[in-house]
Amino acid sequence: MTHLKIENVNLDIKRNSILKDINLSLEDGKIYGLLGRNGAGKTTLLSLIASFRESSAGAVTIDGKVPFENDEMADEVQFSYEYDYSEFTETVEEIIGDYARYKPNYDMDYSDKLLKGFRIDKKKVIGELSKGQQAAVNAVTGLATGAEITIFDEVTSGMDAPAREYFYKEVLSMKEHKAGIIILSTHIVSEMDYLFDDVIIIDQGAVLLHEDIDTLLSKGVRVTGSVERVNAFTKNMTVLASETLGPTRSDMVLGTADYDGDDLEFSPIKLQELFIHITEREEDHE
Ligand SMILES: Nc1ncnc2c1ncn2[C@@H]1O[C@H](COP(=O)(O)OP(=O)(O)OP(=O)(O)O)[C@@H](O)[C@H]1O
Repeated sequence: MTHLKIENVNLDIKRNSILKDINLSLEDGKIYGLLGRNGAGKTTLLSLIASFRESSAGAVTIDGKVPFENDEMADEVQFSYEYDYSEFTETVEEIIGDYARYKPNYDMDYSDKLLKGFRIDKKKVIGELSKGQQAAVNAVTGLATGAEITIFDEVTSGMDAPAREYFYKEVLSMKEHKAGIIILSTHIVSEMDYLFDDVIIIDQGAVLLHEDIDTLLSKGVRVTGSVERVNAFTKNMTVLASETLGPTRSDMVLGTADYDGDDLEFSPIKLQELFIHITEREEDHE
């Protein structure tokens, strides 16, 4: 059972505090959605987990051991991120072959199946593939590596909708067939929310929340009805967002649908809506 712990982690770059007192505990068998606005610190945090860099303070441990500069643990974390292959003259097959040589658990049969699924011709020069096709190659190596902790940082960027759907399906299948920790960092929240077991939101270098998705979504509700009825119902509640269309009003509130009448409609809120409103700042409205 893999257990990733991040304890009191800080990271300073050129005297700027990029990550601030991060504490997280991630467990086997779950898909984590890592969300945050541009520049929040997601990639920086993931690069610490992948031992691409060292924290300024605090500790990242996997099953109690520090992976940074620990050769024996080099295969435990797979970090897939957007990569520009445009200068590469090797074929897809050669690039994957080179990659797999350093990954003892790489599943080449599965990798070939994934390439077919993404409609990538492995005999093609990788630098001549489109951006979305290059992204698919990254997704393939991430899925086929067989690491204890697999991180996908915005890997679907550039993929078309069918390719993204195929990727999501394979991520779910990876969770079902292999224990491990999967972390998906994405801005396409509305498309990927159904994949997440837990959601972690980073804001300005700090963890804003870490919760399982059902608990998180149960904290809010959308209330729709006449302007007067909705106003009366949500008067003492925290209203995250509000829309009025003619005589109808719809408020997104923190709270539950505790009401017997039939003049109000209650619907669940979506992760994307919640994410937008909890990471909103006053200057966004200036
Ligand atoms: N090498 C660096 N030198 C200076 N600042 C850096 C460096 N790398 C990252 N930063 C800063 O750290 C902060 C977090 O960057 P990071 O790339 O982790 O954000 P992110 O959440 O992944 O953003 P995005 O969603 O836009 O990819 C940003 O303010 C960025 O400017």
